[in-house]
Amino acid sequence: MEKTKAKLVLEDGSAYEGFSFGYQGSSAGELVFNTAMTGYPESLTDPSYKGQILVATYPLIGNYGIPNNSKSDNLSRFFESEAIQVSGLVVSEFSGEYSHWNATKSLSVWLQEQKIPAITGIDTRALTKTIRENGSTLAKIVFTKDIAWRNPDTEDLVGQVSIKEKQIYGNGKHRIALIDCGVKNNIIRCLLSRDTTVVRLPYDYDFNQEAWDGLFISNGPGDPKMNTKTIAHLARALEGEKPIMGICLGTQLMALASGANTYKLPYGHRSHNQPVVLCGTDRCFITSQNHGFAIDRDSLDSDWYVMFENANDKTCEGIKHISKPFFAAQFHPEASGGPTDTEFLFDDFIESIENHKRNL
Ligand SMILES: NC(=O)CC[C@H](N)C(=O)O
Repeated sequence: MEKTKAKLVLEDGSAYEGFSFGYQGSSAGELVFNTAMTGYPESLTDPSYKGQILVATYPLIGNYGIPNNSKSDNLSRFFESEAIQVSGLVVSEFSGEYSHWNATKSLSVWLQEQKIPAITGIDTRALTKTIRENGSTLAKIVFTKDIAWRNPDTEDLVGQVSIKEKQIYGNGKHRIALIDCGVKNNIIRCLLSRDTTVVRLPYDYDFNQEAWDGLFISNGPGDPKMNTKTIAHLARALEGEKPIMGICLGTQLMALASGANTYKLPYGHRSHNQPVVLCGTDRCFITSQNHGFAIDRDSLDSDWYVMFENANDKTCEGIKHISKPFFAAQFHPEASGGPTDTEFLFDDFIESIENHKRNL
């Protein structure tokens, strides 16, 4: 294959030259890095990355190819959503040769099919150091024609990735209203494997009019403060007593609905090895993370406390209500990819639903 040159340009004017291995069209977004060693099919299809250009710091990407798109329970088995969600991919060395039991195509072919540009031959470690020192930056992958910058934090990204109409999965005994802000499939899989019926609802739908035993607020892209409608609906649900769980964006929305504040981290947490401590204990879990915003822990009202804390930078990694069955994790207990050490939080959610039903 003939090599086509492409350039990664940062907001400060610096440029990194490399070669295209995806779709040959320019693209812009926020540049973020993930230090995970595996899981590129999952990361690339995670809707939380909408509007972002992803830098993989692991030096070789592509060597296990892309899995097939078979379905189970109406959900893709190996992807986190139905499409590649990133605006672009940046790697050090792309491997077009692949080998894996369920690989059906190369990463390059998949990116081209979905019109997502990708660039290889970049010193991703130097690039990551720049992001860590200077903070997150806008960037663009440019071919011959230059394009405008894109700041995803100013867009209604959740509206772009949320389901358009209600969809029901499974037939279990606990009815979960799932607010889809850009949900990863593995959250639905984790709920379904615990005897639930999942009612997946659009992000702006007033779930207070639905019948549910437990409410779940999903992960999703962008600045949490953009989601004023969902926050207003959630504030009403928080007046009730029924169990509520949130993950990542869902956690931030729960905090905002309770009156707390969120802020943008300098460069975020994106990896499979973020250590979080269960506050008040010596227990530390290794977690999968993908977020650029965090809850301002000092802004939490006295009805809430910090449940988990990041052992690296002490930021808030989860919140819990002092008396009602409401809690949320900033990290990803469903992993996919990453360690599954905290999947027990889904069991805690189901247990709180069972307790609530028992006390009715
Ligand atoms: N994975 C997520 O839900 C990310 C939440 C939010 N968009 C952030 O970057 O902080």
